[in-house]
Amino acid sequence: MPQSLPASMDMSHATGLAWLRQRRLQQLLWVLVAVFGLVIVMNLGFGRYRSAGLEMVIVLALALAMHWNQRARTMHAVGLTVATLLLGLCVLMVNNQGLYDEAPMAFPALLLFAGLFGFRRMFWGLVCGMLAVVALLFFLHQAGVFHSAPVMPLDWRRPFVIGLIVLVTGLFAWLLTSDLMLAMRQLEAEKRALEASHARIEVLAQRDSLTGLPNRSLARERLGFLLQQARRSGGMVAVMFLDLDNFKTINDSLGHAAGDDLLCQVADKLRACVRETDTVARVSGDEFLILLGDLQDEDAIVAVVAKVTHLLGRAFTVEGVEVLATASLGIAVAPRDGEDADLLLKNADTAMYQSKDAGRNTFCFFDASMNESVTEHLHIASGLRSALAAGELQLHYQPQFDLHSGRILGAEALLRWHHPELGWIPPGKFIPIAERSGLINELGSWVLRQACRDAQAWRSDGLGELRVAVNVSPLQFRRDDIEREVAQALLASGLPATALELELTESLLVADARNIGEVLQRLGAQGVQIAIDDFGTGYSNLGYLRRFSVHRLKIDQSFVRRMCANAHDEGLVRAIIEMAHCLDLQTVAEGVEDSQTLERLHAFGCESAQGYHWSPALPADAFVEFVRDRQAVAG
Ligand SMILES: Nc1nc2c(ncn2[C@@H]2O[C@@H]3COP(=O)(O)O[C@H]4[C@@H](O)[C@H](n5cnc6c(=O)[nH]c(N)nc65)O[C@@H]4COP(=O)(O)O[C@H]3[C@H]2O)c(=O)[nH]1
Repeated sequence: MPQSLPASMDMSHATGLAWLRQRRLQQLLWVLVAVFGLVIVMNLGFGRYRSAGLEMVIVLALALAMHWNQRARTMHAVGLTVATLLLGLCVLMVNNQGLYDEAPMAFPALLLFAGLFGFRRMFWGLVCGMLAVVALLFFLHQAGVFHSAPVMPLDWRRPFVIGLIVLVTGLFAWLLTSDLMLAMRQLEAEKRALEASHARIEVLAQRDSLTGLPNRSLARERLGFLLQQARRSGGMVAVMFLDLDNFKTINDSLGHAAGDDLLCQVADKLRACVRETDTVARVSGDEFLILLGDLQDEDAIVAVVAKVTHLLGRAFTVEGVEVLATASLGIAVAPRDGEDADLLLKNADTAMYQSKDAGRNTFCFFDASMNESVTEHLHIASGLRSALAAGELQLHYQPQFDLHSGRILGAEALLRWHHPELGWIPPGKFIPIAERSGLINELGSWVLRQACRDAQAWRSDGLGELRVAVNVSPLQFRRDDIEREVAQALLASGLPATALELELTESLLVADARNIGEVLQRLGAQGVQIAIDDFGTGYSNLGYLRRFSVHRLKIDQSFVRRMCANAHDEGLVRAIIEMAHCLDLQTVAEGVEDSQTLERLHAFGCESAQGYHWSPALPADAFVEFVRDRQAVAG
């Protein structure tokens, strides 16, 4: 009976088909043996011994064919069966009623058999053989040599034999069509599987597997299409390059699963910012692309930028921790900034780096002058590598004051770089480049060692027990050996740990919730002071202040500088000071530029401050002079 191939059999498609043919042939040979057996019994019963003898020979030949088939000599078995049956049928015809005999009715079944199991030449040979036999018998009949005549009386044997022939033919036809149907179903299933795997390959090739967003290649293709459309309609196309500001910190500290979760949340938010017809793509780790087509003016671009910055400005909850994932955006607009997809992508990328340099969490439209800034960026990156060895880096010190006594408490160490061609380069420009290139670790270690050496020298020179505050980049702090570096810098300089303050950013503490607490605890236990720099600029969740052992908050200069002119900023500064006191923390105000601000800070209870009101950051020897002068005046 027709059936599918055994699922358990581990066989190739070709082996499976051969197995099916062999099995089918065996089944049909059994059927033929049974049919001829019946006919033999019938003929013996009617005393037709000659016919019965012939049929026995046929059965013997079929048995041999079965034997060969079992030994996998299928073609031999098929050839023997076809020859035996054709010969047998011919002899039966000659023996009985010639062309009136029922034997030729079995010809179609024999043809089906040969078509199913034989090969082309065998099939057509059989057709020719059958036609030749029919023609020969006809001519012999005409010539009077052999007489074909319906000599047998019509009794039950005739319909019985005809019935048997019909049954065998029907069985052949049914098996053939069933096998064909099975093969077609298998082909259909294979076609569907092939289509599905093609679709999967296409998705893999064109989609980002994490977020499901289009990847760079699909985005580029779509950009090409949008540009073509814009050329025809005269509209504009905007390419926005978006890079998350703080992703590496979050990914490294909360783990990759959290990083993935954040990326998916960001992808969802970005999708919500644009129309169905616009494209949001993820082009690499934390870089996304937004393509806006069919624009008539730049207002639509600004509206999308506003939406993006608004949505990303809200905190994300990742693994129960609230983190900020602000982004820097660069925008290039076609046709103004180029009409070629690659050029627009490059220009949007350049504009994005400009946003990063401008302090992050902002956006920039591409401007041709930015290409110069890219060149400068590369110049700085290459120069920074040799700057340390060439002695081009220096530490300047900005004094910090006790607001109650007016005494100098110490200084903040601020890095300065005098480039041989570009002159003084502000740290806001080269620190981000050092962070991106990994050089920050080397620079940071040098700053730490140099600041400790200078601070110890002040003590040795009799300037008093001044402390030094050192900025530590989040990347530098996340290295495993920050504690060892601090310990070595203190040991090498002889500076007491209590005279060293590390200034950390809020972002580090918010994102690095996991092991940072223990590191701060151990540093604190040695006596090292911890201050949070630029406090108030980023994070709404201040829970980390209770978790970590922090000593001071440095109120960001943007609030301090405006506090006399802006009631909101004044309120904020006051609130920060009060909150710090509630948490047993001290405050340092940055950016004090006038006495009015100083008085208000004093009135609010702020403990210490620094700013141009007293002095900018000074070279080390000028700082020593400054302290001596102040101490001489104070008597
Ligand atoms: N308008 C105004 N500005 C004032 C006033 N008083 C101080 N400043 C400036 O404000 C910045 C304060 O440093 P910061 O917030 O730690 O911000 C620093 C710090 O984040 C980073 N930086 C500087 N040195 C280092 C360093 O050695 N390591 C690391 N990781 N970062 C550093 O560069 C940033 C910028 O440093 P600077 O350009 O030196 O700029 C300094 C300082 O010169 C004032 O009254 N008014």
